[in-house]
Amino acid sequence: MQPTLGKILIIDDNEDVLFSAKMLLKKHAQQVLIEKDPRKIPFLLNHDTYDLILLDMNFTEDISSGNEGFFWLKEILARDPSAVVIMITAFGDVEMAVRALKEGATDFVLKPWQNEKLIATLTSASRLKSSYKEISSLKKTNSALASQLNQNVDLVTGKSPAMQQLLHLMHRVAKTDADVLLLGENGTGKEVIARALHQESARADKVFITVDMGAVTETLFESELFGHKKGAFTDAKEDRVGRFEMANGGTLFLDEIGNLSMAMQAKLLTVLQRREVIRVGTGQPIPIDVRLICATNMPLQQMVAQGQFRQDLLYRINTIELHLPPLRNRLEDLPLLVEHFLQRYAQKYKQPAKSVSESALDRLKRYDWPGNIRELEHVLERASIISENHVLQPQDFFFLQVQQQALHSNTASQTHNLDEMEKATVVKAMSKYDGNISKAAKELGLSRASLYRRLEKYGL
Ligand SMILES: Nc1ncnc2c1ncn2[C@@H]1O[C@H](COP(=O)(O)OP(=O)(O)OP(=O)(O)O)[C@@H](O)[C@H]1O
Repeated sequence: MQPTLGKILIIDDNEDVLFSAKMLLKKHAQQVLIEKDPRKIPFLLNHDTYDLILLDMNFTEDISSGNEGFFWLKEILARDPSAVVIMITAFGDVEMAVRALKEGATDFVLKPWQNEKLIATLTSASRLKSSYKEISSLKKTNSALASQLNQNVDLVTGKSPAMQQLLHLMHRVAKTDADVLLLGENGTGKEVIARALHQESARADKVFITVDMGAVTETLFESELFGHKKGAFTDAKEDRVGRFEMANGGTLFLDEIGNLSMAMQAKLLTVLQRREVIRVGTGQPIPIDVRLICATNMPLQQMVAQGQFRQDLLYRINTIELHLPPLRNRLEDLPLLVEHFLQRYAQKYKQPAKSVSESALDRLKRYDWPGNIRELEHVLERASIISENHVLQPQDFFFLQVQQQALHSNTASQTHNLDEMEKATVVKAMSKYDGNISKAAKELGLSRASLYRRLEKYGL
């Protein structure tokens, strides 16, 4: 038989007990250590770890107060709060055994024990120990992942009045735990600001979980956000933790909140009001403590007036509204952003950092930037790769709008080259929806991520 009980330490001043326990348990455990003198406990714990500890309640013969047992139980738990201690008590000491459980013992066995019963008690205690270990390692992984996820805020601010005002408000709001709604065009940096808010908050060492509401389908909405129980519906092969639960203690970022159907809005509102979720297929409410940050490029007030967005949901999520300025309204920040991104691409492509000439900067300033900072990144990345100039010139930049204009007047639709046709279709969809990624992706039958990949592929 495979030993399942790990390493066991038995402490009892009765040598017969130690001997018979060792004989029985050595078949089931990886290792059994015995000790007659409880004063050795600190030494033993300092020098090794044990999966299970069997501890006698009454050490001195004829004294049955159990005080010494309680004393050593406390000592063990003080050194290792996750220790699994099973008390050995004499028949008739059930009250003391109950007190021991209250003080942190995992279980107790009565002397003289029945062998099967002792093994059964130790087996379930051992399982408990494994789950303690698993929980503790998951907690460590969780906090390591949280700090990894939180690392990458690369916020370039600049001195423009629009940005200064935003940052001032952001710093004030970050610490408050208030729910925040971020409004602004595509690519203005809503997600970057959401991450910065999280990092400045008291929840910074907890997770930041993002959900792209534009990509969540009506059918999977509840399962994705609230989780489900195995078997709750045909495809529910395993239990699933929803995004709200994942974000518990941390920040939940709901991007593209304006894309939710009325039915999904109602479900979301209920959860936000009750501050608890119920996994699909269970009736069990789970309390939720998240800081909520929502974002959209859609005019929510206008959508409320047109009956497309619930007013009560808007009031629930917009305790604080932050407006992100479009790039064309903060052109003062352009040189700083350009320098930042050129350095980033120099590192990425392992080349000396490029700079821009006065006239090139002037050209960048005269452009409208419908795709905002995301578009600026792409324009600069493309120029960094393609241009051989160390100092970039106006002709090194290609812009989406200029291509759109060309598209309207030209021959792209005549081509039979598949890539050209795909590129033209993508540009057309982006132009139709004023650069709104979610809408363009929907029209094209793509996910947002696939559309981003194509925009990148064609340098759009
Ligand atoms: N202040 C900033 N500093 C550095 N990079 C930025 C800044 N703002 C935005 N970016 C970059 O621009 C790109 C778009 O930013 P982000 O995804 O935050 O925008 P968004 O407004 O959430 O866009 P969408 O509405 O399309 O989801 C990202 O690659 C991001 O790193």
